[in-house]
Amino acid sequence: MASQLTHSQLSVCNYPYKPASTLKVNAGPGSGKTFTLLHKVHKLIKSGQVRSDEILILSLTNKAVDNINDKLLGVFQETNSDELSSDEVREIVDQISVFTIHGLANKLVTEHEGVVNIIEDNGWKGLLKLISSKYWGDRQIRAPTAKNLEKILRKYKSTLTDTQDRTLKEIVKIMEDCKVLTNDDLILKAAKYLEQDNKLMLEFMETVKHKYKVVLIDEYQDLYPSLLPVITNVSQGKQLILFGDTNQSIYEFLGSNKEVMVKLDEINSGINTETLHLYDNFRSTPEIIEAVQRIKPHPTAPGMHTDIVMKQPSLVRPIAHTFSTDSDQYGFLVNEITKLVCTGAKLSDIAILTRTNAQIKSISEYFDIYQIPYHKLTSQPDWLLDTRVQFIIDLIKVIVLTRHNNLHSCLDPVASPRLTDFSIIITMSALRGIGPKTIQSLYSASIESGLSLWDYITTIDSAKWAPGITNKKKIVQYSEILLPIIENDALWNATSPMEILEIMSRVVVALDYPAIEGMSEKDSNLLETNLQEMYEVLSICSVEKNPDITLIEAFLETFFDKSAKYHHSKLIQESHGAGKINISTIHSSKGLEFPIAMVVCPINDLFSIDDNTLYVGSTRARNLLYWIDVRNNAVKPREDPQLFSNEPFWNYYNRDLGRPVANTARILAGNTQQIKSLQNKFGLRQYSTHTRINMKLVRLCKYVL
Ligand SMILES: Nc1ncnc2c1ncn2[C@@H]1O[C@H](COP(=O)(O)OP(=O)(O)OP(=O)(O)O)[C@@H](O)[C@H]1O
Repeated sequence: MASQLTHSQLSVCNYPYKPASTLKVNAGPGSGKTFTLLHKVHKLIKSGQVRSDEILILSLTNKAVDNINDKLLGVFQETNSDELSSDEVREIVDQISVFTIHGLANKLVTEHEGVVNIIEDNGWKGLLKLISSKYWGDRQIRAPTAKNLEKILRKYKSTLTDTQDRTLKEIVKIMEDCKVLTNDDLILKAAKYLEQDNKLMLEFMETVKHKYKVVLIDEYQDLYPSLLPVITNVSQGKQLILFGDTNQSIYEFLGSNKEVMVKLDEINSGINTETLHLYDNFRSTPEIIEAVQRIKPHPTAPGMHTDIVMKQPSLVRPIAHTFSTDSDQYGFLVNEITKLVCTGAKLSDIAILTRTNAQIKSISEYFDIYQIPYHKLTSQPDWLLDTRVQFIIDLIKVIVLTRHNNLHSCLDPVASPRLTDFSIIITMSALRGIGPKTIQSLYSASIESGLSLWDYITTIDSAKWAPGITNKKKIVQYSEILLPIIENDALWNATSPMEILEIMSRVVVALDYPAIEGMSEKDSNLLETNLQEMYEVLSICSVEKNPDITLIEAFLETFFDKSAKYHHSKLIQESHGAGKINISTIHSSKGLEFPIAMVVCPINDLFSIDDNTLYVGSTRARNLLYWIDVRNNAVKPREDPQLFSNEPFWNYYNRDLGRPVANTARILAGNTQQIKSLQNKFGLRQYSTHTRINMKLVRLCKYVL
């Protein structure tokens, strides 16, 4: 049955289209901001005020974009009273543009400059190798990390005060030469193109500047100042519709959201600006809402009450526990998951929401022991975070770009032979025996000789290389292994993903890459899984690629986008059946909802969790909320010993999720026995005992599911 819009949601949907105006929609969590945004888009198109290709929806994270894409079609199908065929409905929806702000910036920049590289972890580590230990010593940094470099470079770029800093100047130069950008660079570049007053505009630029009439931004409270150059340029002259909740602002460390909102108000000079509110809560039980209101009350407009529409009481309040050791905490999670699953919850109903990425790693390792299926809702698919896979991709960059330079340098005057320098630095510095001093000397020598790194090592006899370059044999070997791959057609003309993986595996082995030696069984299984994902993405590229380019070129140009799509469709497939537990940082769970949310903080956390982050995590829960080791004044320890025998609650739970309630009584009658036998079998009853059992033997899920 189609959902009915509430009175306040209808006011937003019926608000007329006015060019050069701003509509701000403020609302609490679960009030239907995203839901209303989708219906607003439908209304704009259905009423004929704008066409679907004149609408741009922006959000901050890939997950939020996926969420919008998933639900748009549903809303259009549900409200299709015009007898349009499903193909016609899909065609309308496909024309609506949905991007992350960085995704939009990327599209604008690549339209002008071709493929650019957004710097990743391996990239920062490679750049670190170019910096002498004296440089860090002078700044009293003993063990410099990629994060240090990122921070220092951001400061250098934003102030440019330290212009005497030759080292950073060189780093910036190499990044420019190799088209390596940070996310901030990407935004600034995109804004620069938008500011240009070109008569002859490229297609996407023309669309952004002149075709879009309405720009909708979800989660406006998360916009931070460095995004402003793109947002302000994109929104000029259009109707800007912003949805947000100031209580959920958790990116203040990136700069003030208030400053952004002042600037956004200025776009339409404050005259054509209106604010509306949504006063409902469709997501959480009244008990959860009451508890999170103690963390942060909803902001209200004068004369209005909050939450006009609410779910019925569930009579179950949030549960809060604290533990004194990690293993107690993890043991509790496994124990509780066992009980929940025995009582009819699916694994995919449950979300473990952490403060840090380190917690995700340790909790997931613990779940591995019990073979509990889970997936991590990270911002990037796991395979792309594997440094060994990143190494292979960087090698592909060296090969493809060098071949491209060799073929096209005389035809293409802007082709930069230095484009490969960056990937060469990263890949070489990951090899045994090539230390930072050698990399620094090699790079300086190539600059002085006016040659790219590749040309330096392949055209100058190693006996004549500059002093300071040691282990020349290894460098010569590097070029000798790559050269035939660049010059022969095997990789270039490969049409099957397996051919590509086989060739690259041979290269990696020949290079004697230390990260694949002496791997533990777990590590090598992980590499196998990640290579399997790379294979899947290569397969998608081979089906969808433009026929004018080769598979390896198509992979290099599109693996990032294709990988995000593949990752998303895999998550959807995995959510069928019993599914998998969701593990996410609170930051990555924004905009999502789960029947059961467990907010888990690290034991002995130095800093207690801030109110906004706790608020965001807690408001992801629909029916059941756990606070584990959450140190916050609004949270008091609370158990619920009756939870797993509370039939009215489990009926409520199943009804809320549209599941049959007929079996609840039968499941509850048997669950105590099932829970007990599992607890005995696996030593789960006492939170501190199970570290003693042989965990490798435990296959918990096999017994539960
Ligand atoms: N009018 C409605 N009728 C039925 N369900 C609704 C209605 N409006 C919203 N919902 C449902 O309420 C839930 C919360 O909606 P939504 O995710 O849009 O909230 P939100 O305000 O964006 O939340 P948050 O800011 O916390 O991410 C969703 O499951 C949505 O489908």
